[in-house]
Amino acid sequence: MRKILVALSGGVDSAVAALLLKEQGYDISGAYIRTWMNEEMPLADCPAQQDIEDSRAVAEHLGIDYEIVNLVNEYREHVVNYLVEGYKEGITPNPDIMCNREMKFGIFQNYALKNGFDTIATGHYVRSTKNPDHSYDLLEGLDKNKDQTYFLALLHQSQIARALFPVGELQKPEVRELAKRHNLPNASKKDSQGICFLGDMNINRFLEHYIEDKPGNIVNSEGKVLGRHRGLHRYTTGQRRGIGVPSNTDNEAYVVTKLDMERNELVVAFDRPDSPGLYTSEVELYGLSFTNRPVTEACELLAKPRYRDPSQEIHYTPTGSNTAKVTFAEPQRALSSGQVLALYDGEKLLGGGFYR
Ligand SMILES: Nc1ncnc2c1ncn2[C@@H]1O[C@H](COP(=O)(O)OP(=O)(O)OP(=O)(O)O)[C@@H](O)[C@H]1O
Repeated sequence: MRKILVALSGGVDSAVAALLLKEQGYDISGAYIRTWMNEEMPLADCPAQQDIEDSRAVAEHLGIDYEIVNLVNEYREHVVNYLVEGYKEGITPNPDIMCNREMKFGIFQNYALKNGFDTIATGHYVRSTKNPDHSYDLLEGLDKNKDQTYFLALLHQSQIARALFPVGELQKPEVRELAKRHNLPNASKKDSQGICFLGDMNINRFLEHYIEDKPGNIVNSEGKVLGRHRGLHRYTTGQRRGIGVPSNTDNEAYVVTKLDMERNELVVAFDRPDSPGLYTSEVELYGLSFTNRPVTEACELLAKPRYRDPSQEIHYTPTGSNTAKVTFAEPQRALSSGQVLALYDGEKLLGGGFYR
């Protein structure tokens, strides 16, 4: 019989994932992943202790083994460093995507395999299908509102082949209903922030601990100085709030269009479709990775520029082994370097890459 280690966050989705696998007769255990963030971060109002108690209570209720897997150091190395270094370089990192590839489906999955498990399971809203050639594909979760394929865009085939996603076939209300019907102790718990978030802490407050402020000018696209900024790491392309430059007399707000690292300047423009640098039709991708076979020919695909964005039609042209050029049918607002474009064929996730 297959032995499965279920990643239990303390939230409802992973609890129901465990419940479903247990009902299907698998030999399962539960594990909570302890990360640096929820241990050492003095600023965060972090619910880690509660999550540990909740995940333990779920395991007890289901009558399965439970352990806490301590990945504090690995989290600091793979996720926190990536986050801090990314902001220092002027890109907008995506810690959730990195956390999935490096932590949950990296170190945690390896830990499970080494300890006699055949596969891991999580409460992600995605579906995995096996192809006739025995490879696996990831499809969007049936609940389109909860679909989390975007966050798994950089997983490799071997990681997907050893993972199960039992709630991907369900709608969120059905998951809650199942949790209530089976009296899971966390049935009414509100959706968790999981392993990869900073709790209620503001990202700027977090970064203040790692990156020194380096004030510079705020300029428009003609180079006219409009004000001062405290440090470019505090801003993201597309940001409107907290720029600190008053609107013009027509109450038009400013939006960040570029972080100019060389000149240490924050470039802003009025939030209009024709403002230079705000909308883009063409991007270059680097660090491309594919969930199954790589896309090696130019073709039309769908892509999600951000987690909550609707799918966009793109023309995709490979330019190297892990680089490509992408042309959007509709211009996209405020894409930031370092963010991830997830590639799809219909509802099948193909992979993803970073905006240059
Ligand atoms: N600290 C953790 N320990 C173990 N597994 C975790 C942890 N955080 C997240 N996971 C796993 O990753 C999945 C997706 O995490 P995410 O943070 O997106 O939470 P979610 O979709 O709200 O799910 P849940 O309701 O289970 O928390 C979870 O369902 C769980 O399987």
